[in-house]
Amino acid sequence: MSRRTRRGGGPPPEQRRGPVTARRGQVEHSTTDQRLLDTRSPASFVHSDPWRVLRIQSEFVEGFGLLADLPPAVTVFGSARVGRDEPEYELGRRLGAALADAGYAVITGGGPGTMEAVNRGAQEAGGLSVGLGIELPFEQDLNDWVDLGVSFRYFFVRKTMFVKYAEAFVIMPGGFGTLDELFEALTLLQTGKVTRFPVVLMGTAYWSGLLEWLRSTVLGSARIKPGDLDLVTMTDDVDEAVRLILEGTGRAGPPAAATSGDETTSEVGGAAAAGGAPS
Ligand SMILES: CC(C)=CCNc1ncnc2c1ncn2[C@@H]1O[C@H](COP(=O)(O)O)[C@@H](O)[C@H]1O
Repeated sequence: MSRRTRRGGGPPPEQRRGPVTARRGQVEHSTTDQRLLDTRSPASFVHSDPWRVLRIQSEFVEGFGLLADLPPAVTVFGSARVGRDEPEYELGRRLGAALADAGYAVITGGGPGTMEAVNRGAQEAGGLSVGLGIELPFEQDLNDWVDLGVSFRYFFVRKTMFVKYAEAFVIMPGGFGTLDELFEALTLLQTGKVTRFPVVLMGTAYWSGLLEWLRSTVLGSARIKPGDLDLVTMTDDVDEAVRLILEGTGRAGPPAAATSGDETTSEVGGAAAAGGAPS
């Protein structure tokens, strides 16, 4: 900030603040630093939308910063309400292991149930196990088998990460959260926002009814076009799911292995093992 004052008949008082020129009554008598450091303003601004935009931005920056170096990854969705003694938990565990064996890092929502099973399978098979958690109204920790985790305040920021850092989705049986994730993926594919992105439904008994309804009612009343139903494939077999992903992404062979922090060669896993995030 520079300031000139009028002497006699000279120029009017003037102040430069960066690109701004202020004259006469617009001249401020404190510096920007003084106003930042000397005053305490009411804290209510942290609940205003402009401030929220900064918080949203910082979630994107944190997420992009942490995940940018992730090796080829597959995101798996599924119910938060599956118990450890249920067959579906075992299926999730086997799927996590099969994806890790194929060289993929595995991303989940970092929560309990199927998410935990998939992280657990990947982690136990020596793969890179990633959890993108979400702040919920009740206490919610990342499950114990997440080796690299970020927790988000905003669902929509987290959903961007699921798509941006994976090359395929596997959708296991689930409720509203899982259905939301399935239909978001299908909408992104249908509208060409993502391409070459396999979506595999695990569990024919669970998903057949939905696919049949999509065919008879939704396609039947021309609300989608016939090819739209080809955007998704259904199987019960974890090896088949991995094969569909490798083929659907155009990979001739498996991706370069994504290993966990213990024996990792990847920067992301190394940062996780060291307890820090790449900057
Ligand atoms: C026991 C309970 C409700 C825990 C909630 N804890 C959660 N933690 C992390 N992600 C979640 C959670 N609930 C829902 N989600 C998101 O929604 C999906 C599961 O929702 P749902 O159970 O199908 O509808 C997951 O793939 C995940 O991305």
